[in-house]
Amino acid sequence: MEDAKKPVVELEQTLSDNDLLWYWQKLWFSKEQPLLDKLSMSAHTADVWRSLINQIDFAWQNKRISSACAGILFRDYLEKYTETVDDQNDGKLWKSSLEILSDNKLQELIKTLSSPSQRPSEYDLSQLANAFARRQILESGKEHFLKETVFYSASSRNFSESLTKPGMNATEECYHGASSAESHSLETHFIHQFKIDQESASSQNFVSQKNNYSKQVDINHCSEKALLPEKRKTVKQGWKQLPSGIESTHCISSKADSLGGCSSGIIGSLKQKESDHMHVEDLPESQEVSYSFRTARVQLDIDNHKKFNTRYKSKGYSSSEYGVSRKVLGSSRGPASKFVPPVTSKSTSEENEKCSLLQNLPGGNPSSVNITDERLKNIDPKMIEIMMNEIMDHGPPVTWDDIAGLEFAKKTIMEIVVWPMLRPDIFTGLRGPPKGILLFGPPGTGKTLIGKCIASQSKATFFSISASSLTSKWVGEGEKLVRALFAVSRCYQPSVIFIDEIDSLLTQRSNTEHESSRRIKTELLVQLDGITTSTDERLLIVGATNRPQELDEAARRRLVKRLYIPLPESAARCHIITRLLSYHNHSLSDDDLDLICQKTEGYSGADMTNLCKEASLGPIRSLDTSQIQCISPNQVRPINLEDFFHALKQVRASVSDKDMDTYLNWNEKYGSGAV
Ligand SMILES: Nc1ncnc2c1ncn2[C@@H]1O[C@H](COP(=O)(O)OP(=O)(O)OP(=O)(O)O)[C@@H](O)[C@H]1O
Ligand SMILES: [Mg+2]
Repeated sequence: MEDAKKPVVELEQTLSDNDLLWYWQKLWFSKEQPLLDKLSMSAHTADVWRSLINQIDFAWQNKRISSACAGILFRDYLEKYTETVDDQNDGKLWKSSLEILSDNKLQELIKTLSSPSQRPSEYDLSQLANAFARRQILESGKEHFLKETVFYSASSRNFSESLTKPGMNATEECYHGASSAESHSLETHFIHQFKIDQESASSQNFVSQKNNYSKQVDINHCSEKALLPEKRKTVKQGWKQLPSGIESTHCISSKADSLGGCSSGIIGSLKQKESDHMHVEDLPESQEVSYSFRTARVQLDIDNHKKFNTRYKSKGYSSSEYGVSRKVLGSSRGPASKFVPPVTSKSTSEENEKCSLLQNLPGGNPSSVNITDERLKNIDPKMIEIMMNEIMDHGPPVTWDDIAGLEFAKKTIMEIVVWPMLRPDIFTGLRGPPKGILLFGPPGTGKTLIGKCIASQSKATFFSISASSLTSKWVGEGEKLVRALFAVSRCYQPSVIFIDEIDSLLTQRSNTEHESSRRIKTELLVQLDGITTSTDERLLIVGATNRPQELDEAARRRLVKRLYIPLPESAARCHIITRLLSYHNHSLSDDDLDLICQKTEGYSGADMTNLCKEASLGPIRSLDTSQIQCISPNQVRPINLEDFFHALKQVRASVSDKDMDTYLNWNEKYGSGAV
């Protein structure tokens, strides 16, 4: 294995940024312009540019080209892309093929690709180039990338040169032009890596079969067995034995490469089968149906599904984040919604550190964010790490049904948080959701519970930070943490930042306040301003407080939607009792429940929970010690009304009438909507 790996690694080391810069420029300036001119529709041309930008992005993100090199290339090609997008000669708005390439269409194109008689059209190629390039970027892992890049880098120069020689099999030239060692490695890879299972091909599936490639260049020394269980060795036909396969693949590789920088895209996508393969190792046996071709979207869904089954359930990625939402001319016209221009400064170990921090994000998928994001460039990696630990992961998911009463607040939050996250395309312009919400009300009424519910239900990335942790745990570094919090949440859009006890951070300014808390406050206000003024960013701040009157007025203004979370009404109190008692044996009738609800006027949700806890201990208290030791749980008598009467003496309402008046007054003055 060492020997087989050596030449490839050596080859990789000889590649400099200049080589790659040369490659990109040569390939694109000298060869593709004439071809682009032939493309009839600006949509196709734009797709080609977009594909190239994706390729550059990929190379840059994976440190194959320096930031400076990427900067030049991005600038040039973004200009071209923008020009094309702005060119309305077609006389109508067009949709990018990225949005319109359905799974069926993709399958169709793949079928065309494997058919000797049909040649894909330029349009097909531009679509494929995009689909594959995007897929490659979205799905590539580090390990996959190394293989990919070594292969791509080795082959690309020969490949591009071979395009100038008419009639030459560019694919073969690409391999045979390499030194014999690399040629051997690459050729073996080529022959073995992806073979088309004839049966599957007839059902329009690509099948990734045994590949020696992983044996040769796999940096992690994955055992072949791990990659390829015996049972997967189905009847297969080698690539070389499929002339039509070679031909059509050559055709699409060379053409699409010309059109969309797709040689790595296509090959990458094929190689992706291998990486799919590895993904699927994690799935239960029953789900190992992954040999069939998967679109990036399907893969994304699977990844999301897997993520939701991990402990960080609150971390979700909206599909819209990946450009699934429809884009039209004139709106967001970046080649990908997450595209960020490169940093032209140093690409240093500090950056690597940040990357690794992000990659270590529990439940996170580092490939789904720009891990070398410009927005993180000034953020202390230590702060990013601390901030990561603040990501909410408290207990089981909370549903809207778990929150008793509060119908108005729930409805408003659905409108502001959940729906816009699910359908950002509808909630635009005037319908754009507010960027800041304040939940205020007496203690124990469910404000934090609502935060948890938003975390579970909104499918946004959820960051939760308690103001006290900013002010006490990280004395003197609070404002750095605030910056880190906002920077990272920007990278993980759509995101919700929940700040509990926000009053302690944003109290009214005074001369006596401590310097560090003043700095935190200023930073937070600046960040809130940034969010409220930006129309593109999908960030939401949810603050919770039981002392709204102490909030700084600048903060109050920024938290535009201020929702009063009142004490639960009788029906809500009843809901809380029945929900909690449903886990226990009890003998309460509806009348008993009504009676308890009457007697608990003024109790908060937390008081009700405490009351039920206290009452549930009644049956246990009626036992003596010897009974407690030997009694089985189902022999414990049911909780009854009497237990509640006892509990009512122990648990009193915690909110005073005076406090209630303060809340009601504040709500009247600054609150949003009726209670
Ligand atoms: N509306 C509600 N429905 C169901 N349970 C509730 C409700 N309100 C409060 N509770 C119960 O009370 C507990 C405390 O609620 P929560 O922490 O959300 O209150 P809070 O409003 O954040 O209080 P504080 O202002 O003191 O932070 C919850 O864990 C839950 O068990
Ligand atoms: Mg709370």
